Formats: sequence, C-alpha cells, structure tokens
Amino acid sequence: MTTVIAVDRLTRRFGRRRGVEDVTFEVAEGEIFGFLGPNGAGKSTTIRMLLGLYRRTSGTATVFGLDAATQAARIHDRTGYLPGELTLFPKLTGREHLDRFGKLQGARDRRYRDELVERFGVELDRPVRMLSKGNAQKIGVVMAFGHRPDLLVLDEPTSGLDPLLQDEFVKLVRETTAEGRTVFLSSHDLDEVQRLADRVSIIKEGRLVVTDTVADLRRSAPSTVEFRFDRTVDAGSFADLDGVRVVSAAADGVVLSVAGSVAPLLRVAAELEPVEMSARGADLDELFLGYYRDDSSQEDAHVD
Ligand SMILES: Nc1ncnc2c1ncn2[C@@H]1O[C@H](COP(=O)(O)OP(=O)(O)OP(=O)(O)O)[C@@H](O)[C@H]1O
Repeated sequence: MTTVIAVDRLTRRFGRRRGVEDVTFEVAEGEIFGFLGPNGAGKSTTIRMLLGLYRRTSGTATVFGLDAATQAARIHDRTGYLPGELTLFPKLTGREHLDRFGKLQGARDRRYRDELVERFGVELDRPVRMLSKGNAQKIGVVMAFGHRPDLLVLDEPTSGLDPLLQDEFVKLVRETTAEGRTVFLSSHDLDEVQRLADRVSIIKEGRLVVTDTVADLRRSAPSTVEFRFDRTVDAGSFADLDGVRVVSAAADGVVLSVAGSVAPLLRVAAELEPVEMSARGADLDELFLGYYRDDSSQEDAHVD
C-alpha cells in the first residue's frame, strides 16, 4: 500500500485558540477518505496545513512523501484543490479562469477538461460575478479535476450543486479513484460521505474522535427500536442499559437507539408488556451524529 497523505500529531494553535490538536491519520493511494466534522471543528485548518497554506505549530504532514511545510509547490503540482470558499476573479469568465489555470497547471489534456465542462454544464462565457453559487462551484470542480491530478483535496465540494450534479460529482470521484488516483473529501454531508468514502475520520473541537472504514462504522452503528404501550410507562427503565439511548419518550411509547446486542433491551421491554414494536436497521447518520453531539454517553458507540 502506498501512502499518499501522512499526518502525525499535527497541531495548529491560533494564539490561545485551538485550531487542530494532535491529529494523526494516513490516506492510501486510490482511496476516498472522508473528513467529517461540525462547523469550526478544524477541517479546513487541517487541509490548509496539508497544502502548506497554513504553518503548523507542531507535528508533521507529508503528501507524496513531501513535507507540506517546505515542499508545498511540488505537492501542488500533483494536487487538485477545491477550497471550501472558492474565490474567483469576478470580471473574468469561466473560460478565462480555465485557460489561465490550465496554463499554470501545465495541463496537456484539454479534451478531459472540455468533457468535464460538458458534463457539468459549465457556463463559460459570462463574467463569474454574474454566476450563481452553484454555477461558480462547477468552475471550481473543473479547475480541481481538469488536469487529472494524482490527489484531489475537496473541501465541501458539492455545496451549491443541485442533486443531479451531485450525482455526476459522485460518478466523477469514483472514476478518479478507479484510475488509482486519491481523493480527500471534507464534508458536512453525511450522505455524500457514506456514498463515497472508503474510510472516514471524524474531527470534533480540533481532535479526531474516530477513524475507521465506512463498512465497520456501519456494522457498529446503532439501530432504532420503538415500543408502544397501552398505558404510561417509565422510559427510565431503558436509560441505564448499556449501549441504549432514549431518543424520545411519550406517554404511550418510547424510541430508543441501540448499539450492540438487543437482548438486554428486549428483556426489560418484555416486562413492560408493549403492544407494538418496530425496528430500523443500523443507521450511520445516528452514529455520526452521536460523535457530533456533546454527549459523553455516546462513547459507548466508539469503535476504533
Ligand atoms: N486564520 C485563523 N485565525 C484564527 N482562528 C482560526 C483561523 N482559521 C481557523 N481558525 C479557528 O480554528 C478552528 C477550526 O476552524 P476550521 O475553519 O478549520 O473549521 P472547519 O471544520 O473547516 O469548519 P467549517 O465546517 O465551518 O468550515 C475554529 O475555531 C476557527 O475559528
């Protein structure tokens, strides 16, 4: 396995404010690696350090074995970057952006770039200040992918794209890794990450809380179980069970999230004589949201 990105105890502080703290992960060649976390968690700061755009306070970050702090230009030669806040030149058209950027990147394969323009319906001839956010974002997508870089670093790539183009984007990412190229994808969009990523890191308040394959996360994800009663029962009976979280409790029913075996739950429930039960299988959203929540009981669902 060839390692494309290696980050070890990477830390960045902004004065006394925390940016990211002790972040460690690796991304292998040909992998789609998802980087998830709530607003302000440290995703963009990590990405900027990977590309040498921010200095680190301590730790190391290498991309293609090159030091992100001192060899960033060589990393950029092989990387396509779609920033979270895309800044374009307002008076230039999409075509002018792509031509100038293509020259900078030494792009040889105009055909691929033109194919992407066609696929994403990029508006080429109007100044970008006249474009909607989604239409500007399409230019960013072509600028990142158009020269077939070995690594794509994508920060919230589908923001502003309509659902059809999001599907097109998912196809594009899959094609990219099918060719052995590597994708680092930062996103808030749980569905997008579930659909695409092989492995995921979740970052919260500057620290990684979990890194695992999506398949293993899915296996450990909690199911949702709902009981209805023909009288009022005390939901507290469920709250003490290992791996069980009371999602909601009403006079005649309770909704629970259950990680691991359901046997202890069923034993307690049977004593309360429910009149109805329904269950929904493993829910990755619930697992992710558990990591996002400020709730230490979610440690139960920890899987690494
Ligand atoms: N240039 C900066 N100066 C000071 N603080 C900064 C700077 N850049 C980031 N931070 C702080 O670092 C923390 C992490 O921010 P970052 O932008 O990396 O989060 P994020 O996960 O990308 O969030 P979002 O999803 O909202 O884009 C935040 O507390 C932010 O305020």
